[in-house]
Amino acid sequence: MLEIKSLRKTYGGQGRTVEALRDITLTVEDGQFVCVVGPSGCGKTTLLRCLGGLLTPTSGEVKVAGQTVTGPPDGLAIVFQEYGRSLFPWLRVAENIELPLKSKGIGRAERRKLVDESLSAVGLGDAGKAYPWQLSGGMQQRVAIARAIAFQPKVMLMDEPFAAVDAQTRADLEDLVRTVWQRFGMTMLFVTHDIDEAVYLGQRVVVLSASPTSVLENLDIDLSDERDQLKTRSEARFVELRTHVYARIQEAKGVAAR
Ligand SMILES: Nc1ncnc2c1ncn2[C@@H]1O[C@H](COP(=O)(O)OP(=O)(O)OP(=O)(O)O)[C@@H](O)[C@H]1O
Repeated sequence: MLEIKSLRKTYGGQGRTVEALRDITLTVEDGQFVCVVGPSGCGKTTLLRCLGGLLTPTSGEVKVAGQTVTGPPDGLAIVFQEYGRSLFPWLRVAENIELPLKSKGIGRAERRKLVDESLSAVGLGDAGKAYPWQLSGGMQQRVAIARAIAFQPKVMLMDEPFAAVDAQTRADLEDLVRTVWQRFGMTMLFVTHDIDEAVYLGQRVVVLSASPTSVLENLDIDLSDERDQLKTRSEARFVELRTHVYARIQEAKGVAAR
């Protein structure tokens, strides 16, 4: 379970103070798929970094599996937007996936098994010997997802992971993430600026306000668990939900008030 209580994060230094998060309170139950959307610059990445133990909150509390986060928590994996910078170009795909497993102290035979399983889970069963730069952008992001899966995380954080891939690849990767989540049952927190993507993927969508940032809405996505790019997106309820989220974000940006 993820528990965020009255989280505030202020960046300081060089005479400039930025209050990225004012007051965030949010709980994600074990095994839930929650998407976070909000206006640009409202602190979505900052929120994920606090959860991942990469940033220290200014005040408030962040807990993963009952433990207060003070550094990267056990059993938590993050997939970033910039796959090009998160994979090591001098290591083959299989070696990239294996590296965090080595630091976890997993033996060689088990590592090999996890690498093979995770690559086939993302449809890249034959790419282990390639170098990342020999693969397309979408394939590299699949490798980043495979690396996260191989780590067998209980919690997976994804920070706009498909922002840099083309629309068709993006749809494939969205379905891949749903499949992986259903198969492995991890808790998923997925940050995106794409409202349709958030409603399509999540069981819940958390809408953040513009800065000073707080939670504007925590919306239950009452669509069937079986999502389909064509069918789901054309359902009346999907359209209602995405229109509602869009309106809330416009409101958050102050457009509705103008
Ligand atoms: N290291 C930093 N130092 C100072 N200010 C920062 C730092 N990182 C982020 N900020 C500021 O904090 C605020 C929130 O940034 P953050 O990247 O978390 O927002 P975001 O919602 O993820 O943005 P986007 O939707 O544009 O990706 C912004 O005003 C940003 O300029």
